[in-house]
Amino acid sequence: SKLKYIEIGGLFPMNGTTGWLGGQGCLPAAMMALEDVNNNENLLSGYYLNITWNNSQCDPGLSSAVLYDLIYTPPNKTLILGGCSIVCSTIAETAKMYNLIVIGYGSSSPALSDRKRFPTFFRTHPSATIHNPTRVKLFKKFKWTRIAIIIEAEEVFVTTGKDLEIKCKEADIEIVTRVSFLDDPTEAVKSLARQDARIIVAMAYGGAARKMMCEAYKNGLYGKQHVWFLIGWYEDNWFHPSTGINCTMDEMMAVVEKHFTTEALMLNQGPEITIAGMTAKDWLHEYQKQLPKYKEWFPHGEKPQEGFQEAPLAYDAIWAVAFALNRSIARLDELGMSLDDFDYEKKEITDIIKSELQRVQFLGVSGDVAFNDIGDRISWTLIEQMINGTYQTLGFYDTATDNLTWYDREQWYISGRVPKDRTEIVPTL
Ligand SMILES: CC1(C)CO[C@@H](CC(=O)O)CN1
Repeated sequence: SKLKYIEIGGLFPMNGTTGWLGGQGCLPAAMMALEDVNNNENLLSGYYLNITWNNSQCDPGLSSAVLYDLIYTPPNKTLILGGCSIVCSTIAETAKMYNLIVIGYGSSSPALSDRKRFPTFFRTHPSATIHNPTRVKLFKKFKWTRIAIIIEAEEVFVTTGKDLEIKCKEADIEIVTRVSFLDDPTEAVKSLARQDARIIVAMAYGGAARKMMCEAYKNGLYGKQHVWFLIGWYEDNWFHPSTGINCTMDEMMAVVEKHFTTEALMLNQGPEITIAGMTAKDWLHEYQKQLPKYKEWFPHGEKPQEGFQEAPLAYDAIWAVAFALNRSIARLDELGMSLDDFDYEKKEITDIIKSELQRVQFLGVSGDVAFNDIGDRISWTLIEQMINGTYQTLGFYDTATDNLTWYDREQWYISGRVPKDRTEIVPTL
């Protein structure tokens, strides 16, 4: 029997000059998921799930044009997949006018949690605020109640920093100072030193973090009396000196030694069989094996990246859509309707798909896939420490259940001596 098509739209940042170009890793993963979904006879039987995608270049202007093209070029799209935060906020604001749901597979901005602005937005990529309950959990574990914050002045870090301050206040943890910088961190780092900051949370992109840590070296903000919390998703050698960094490799190695990192966990760690019919680690091998076959899709011959950790989020996004549409078809059937009736006007169809997305729950390759009541991804975080120049896994944290899995591997300059969060006032006899 002839299969009926369900069309979804997709924007993937494949190349371009700014922002995150994770489309190179996420498009192949989404295609793998489409193949798996369409080969699964228990799901969407009688239907073929198809995607029409275009390159967003992580550019909001281009993405608006791409979105309109997807909307006004038949057949009607049932929903849209989006990547970069800046693209998702642009298209999700517009998409709601067309009763279109947007699923973000690569969007970390806390601003996207605003259900008033983005009532039809869901994401399999956790918000950057996912770091904060983990940070507070560790502050409590090491009995630090005096914290400093330094931020690169980018929207995602400003909003995440505000959320961290709220979480710290709720936990009776004092923010002794919060400083930010646009491009040159010199003054901000000097201010940390003046305030005798000891436990420092830094939010910045990798390049700015490199400059910031070199300044930290020059101000002596490292060693046995200081602990830095950095972001865990930088490229591997982010701290190696480059042009414009006036610190040597040894100085950079000294200043980053023993720092902590937090990041959202994007690959299931356990031996469980995931929705892909294999463990997440086996899926990753399969994914990397399949990457080369997608190379003809890259507009200017870029080669499919192996390094995008977000690929599982795109794979799972397609499965989340498939489960939600599968249940929606059954409910629409009872109403004598079908997905084919969707014409950007029928809000009742969108509401059904939205309520089914809200209920999605499965073990994806990125871990348990479920959305909270504002469409945000619930996920674990990974905690690492730089020990002798390489990152070691210290543990994992599940915010939802306040469950910290800890391996007791953390190391301090004076073994066994956790650094203090302030100068010890030793009472004079
Ligand atoms: C972890 C990271 C690198 C955060 O930025 C995301 C891109 C974005 O939020 O625009 C992709 N994933």
